[in-house]
Parts: sequence; C-alpha cells; structure tokens
Amino acid sequence: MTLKVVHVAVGVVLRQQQVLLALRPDKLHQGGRWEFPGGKVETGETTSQALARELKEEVDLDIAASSPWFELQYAYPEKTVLLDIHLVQEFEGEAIGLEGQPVRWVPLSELHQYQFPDANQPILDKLLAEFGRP
Ligand SMILES: Nc1nc2c([nH]c(=O)n2[C@@H]2O[C@H](COP(=O)(O)OP(=O)(O)OP(=O)(O)O)[C@@H](O)[C@H]2O)c(=O)[nH]1
Ligand SMILES: [Mg+2]
Repeated sequence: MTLKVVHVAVGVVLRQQQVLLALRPDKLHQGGRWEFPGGKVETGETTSQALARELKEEVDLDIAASSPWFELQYAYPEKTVLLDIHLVQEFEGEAIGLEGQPVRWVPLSELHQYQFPDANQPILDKLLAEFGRP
C-alpha cells in the first residue's frame, strides 16, 4: 500500500481578534464543518502561491503577505493530509463565499462554538494560546 499525503495550504486569516471561517459543503470530505480557507497545493506551486490562489478563488481576498506558521500531518481513515498552515494578517478585499459557502469572521472567544475537521484541534489550540485574550 502506498501512503499518499495530500499537501494542503491552509490560511488562518486574522483581523483584530477575529478569524475567517468558511463552511465546507456537505458533499465534500469533512463536509458540514467550519474550515480555514485553503486547498491543495498543485504541482509547480509554492505553498504561498497555492494559498494566495485558493483565498482568491474561495473567498475573494487578495493576500499582501503570509507567513508559514506550522505544519500538521493527520491520518483520516480515507486519506492523510499535510496541513501547511500560514498566518495571514495583511490582505485586501471583503471576504465573500465565491463558491456559495457561508463565510464568517468569528471572534477567537467564540471558536469553541464551531465544529471543525478532525485534524484541526492543534490549530485551534495554538490560535487561542498565541492570539486569544487570557
Ligand atoms: N481548506 C481546509 N482544508 C482542511 C482543513 N482541515 C482539514 O482537515 N482539511 C482537509 O484538507 C483537504 C483539502 O482541502 P480542500 O478540500 O479545501 O481542497 P481544495 O480547495 O483544493 O478542493 P478541491 O479538491 O475541490 O479542488 C480536505 O480533505 C480537507 O478535509 C481546513 O481547516 N481547511
Ligand atoms: Mg478548499
């Protein structure tokens, strides 16, 4: 059996004490959960390029700068993902769900009310530890 790891660029977009979330359509992998916008890195792209492309395609934001934050590998029963998580604090535009998906700016203090893909717990922990108010 070959282990195929899907490389995913994930954007944690921060504006003051809020983070951008989008609802994954039900039919997709981990559908019905709230995600950080992003998607698969394509051949020949850097992670930053993939992130900028995905954020434009999915939520219409133009990224001015992003910085690699950390990586997280997670084995779902059906596939293994490598989430390459970037922080985005400089961007232009208003976030809208270009694929028809609901998008929301969520205060860090309300993140616990949302359901995320199973892989995401370390992202939430780190987000609150580094940016949440004590
Ligand atoms: N975008 C995103 N993907 C995540 C997160 N957490 C997580 O496990 N994933 C997984 O990463 C994988 C790839 O993400 P994706 O479905 O957004 O890929 P994509 O935009 O290129 O979509 P496509 O396959 O329709 O072209 C999915 O299996 C998804 O379940 C997250 O917070 N954001
Ligand atoms: Mg995506």
